[in-house]
Amino acid sequence: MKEAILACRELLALCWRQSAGKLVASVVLKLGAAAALPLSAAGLGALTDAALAGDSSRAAIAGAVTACLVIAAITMAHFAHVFYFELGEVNLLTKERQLIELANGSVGLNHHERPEYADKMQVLRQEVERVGYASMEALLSAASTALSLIITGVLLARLDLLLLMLPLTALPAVYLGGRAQALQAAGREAAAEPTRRARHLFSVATEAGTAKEIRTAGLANELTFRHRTLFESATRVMWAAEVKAARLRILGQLCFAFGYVSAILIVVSAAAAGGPSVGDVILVLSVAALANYQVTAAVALLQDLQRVARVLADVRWLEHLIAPLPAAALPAGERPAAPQRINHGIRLRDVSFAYLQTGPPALEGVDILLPAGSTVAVVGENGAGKSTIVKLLCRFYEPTEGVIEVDGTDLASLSPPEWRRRIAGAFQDFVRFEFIARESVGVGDLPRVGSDDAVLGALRRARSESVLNRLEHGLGTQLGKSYADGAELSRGQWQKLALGRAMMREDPLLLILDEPTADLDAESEHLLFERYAANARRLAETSGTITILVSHRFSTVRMADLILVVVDGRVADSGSHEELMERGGLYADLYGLQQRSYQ
Ligand SMILES: Nc1ncnc2c1ncn2[C@@H]1O[C@H](COP(=O)(O)OP(=O)(O)OP(=O)(O)O)[C@@H](O)[C@H]1O
Repeated sequence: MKEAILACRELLALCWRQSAGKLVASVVLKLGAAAALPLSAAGLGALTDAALAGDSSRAAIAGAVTACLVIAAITMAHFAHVFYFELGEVNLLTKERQLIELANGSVGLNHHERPEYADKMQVLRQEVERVGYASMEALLSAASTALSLIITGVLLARLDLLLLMLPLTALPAVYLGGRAQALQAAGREAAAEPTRRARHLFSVATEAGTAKEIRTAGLANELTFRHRTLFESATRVMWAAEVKAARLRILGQLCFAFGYVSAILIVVSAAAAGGPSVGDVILVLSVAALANYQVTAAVALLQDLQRVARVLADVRWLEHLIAPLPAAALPAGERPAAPQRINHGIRLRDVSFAYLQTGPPALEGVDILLPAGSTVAVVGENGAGKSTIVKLLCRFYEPTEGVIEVDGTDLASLSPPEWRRRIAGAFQDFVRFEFIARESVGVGDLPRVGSDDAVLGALRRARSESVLNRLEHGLGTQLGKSYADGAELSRGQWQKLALGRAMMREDPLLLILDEPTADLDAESEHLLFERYAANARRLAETSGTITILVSHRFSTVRMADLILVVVDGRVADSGSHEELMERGGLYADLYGLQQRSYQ
């Protein structure tokens, strides 16, 4: 209940900020409609008494007033809808924007590792729509139902104070309805994990990109089985919660039904004893039926409000979870800006890192200098820790131990957004932005997103111009399946656009190439890196740019100035290709192995 009240306050404050006028108009119209309905029952009673007394003019007035009240009850609610519909949509937009900001606005990515974050996000993705139009409907209907109940109470109390008990018999229904709602919410949360996993399997099993592997491995039945098992386990949890909730609701409604029958018996027996008039009996019959509707509506509305309240509470929970890294808390003016150029290099001093505090370390005691202007290749087996080094350099995570210094300045003390503005990167798991081709590349450097020259230059540096030949309207072609006329690209073509995006920033301090060419053949990758290397040499002179290349292809890796050999989270060896070959360690073994396999 407290949560629902807090939610109402938050919704009203949101709407007030958007448009106080629309909020006031919605409230006035909705309350007007709510008052008109029970008053029309009183009008009906008066009309009956006047007609039975043969007073035609009083009957005519009562009839006209009743008709006006009924028309007002029907129409005012519709007009209110026009005003609050828009308020609700903007509320939804505000909350969705807040969720996007929460998912992406934090300095680091730590929250993505936490299962409770994934569970809350899963629930929020399904439930956030409740903050839209439905929340306004619930909020205003709750207010109007409350007013309607009060008027009903006054009309009943006029006849017999005992009749006031009628709305009170609704209280168990309201209370039990709230309990039922909490049970359902707990059920949804408990079912979130299997639901999320089932959805993942569903998308894996239905996406075009996965079809080949699923067929060759004969996985269709296995995926269907696993999907069904997960879904059934989620449904079992939900079903148990639904059954318990339904029992509570039925109990509540039975309490009210008892009150309703009692109220009618009281009035009819009093009328039989010469008490209330026939009009009064009609009034009670109408408002008692209305009270039944009002109570049912109130229970449903309270449930709706509680669901909205839960969404808002979950958003607040996320806000607390995604606490910024310490440096982000410093006022902008007190943070050292990212340097204009790197003169000496980036030093990792005894850096260790674990994704989860209790988990095994992904990096341990990494101590290495990445010299200014150099191209550094990082090699190692799957899971060795190569991408983790990259993530720490980008400040997606903070080292658990040790420090990363840029020309002697602790990276943690630099402004993260400013540091990121000086990074350009292409990653193995690149994004397919379904924008116009120009923008899909141009967003790599937002200030120049619309510049054809900048985009074409970036595509040239990424050796990706050929993608344009396949696009009907060149840079102006809409990309992606979300649009009826959108051009769909192959994975490799999407990857080339992502490479172009990485090349948009012309003077980064750090150029990250984390297996961005996994879908290209070895020769294409080699040619591409020759072009990168030329670009890197130019950047090295102007900005001292350090290029970090993660790759499993030794023919490319050998071009780097410095090669780091990562084994189980440690830098086991480092040096140039020639030095490492001469030492004859793991690198030489792996290089020899790959050379032989290509012969
Ligand atoms: N987001 C994450 N949460 C928890 N553990 C992670 C996460 N990402 C990576 N790890 C773990 O950290 C270790 C290092 O992973 P990393 O991605 O750095 O390896 P990699 O050398 O880049 O591997 P690959 O060549 O397969 O890309 C692995 O044991 C991996 O399981």
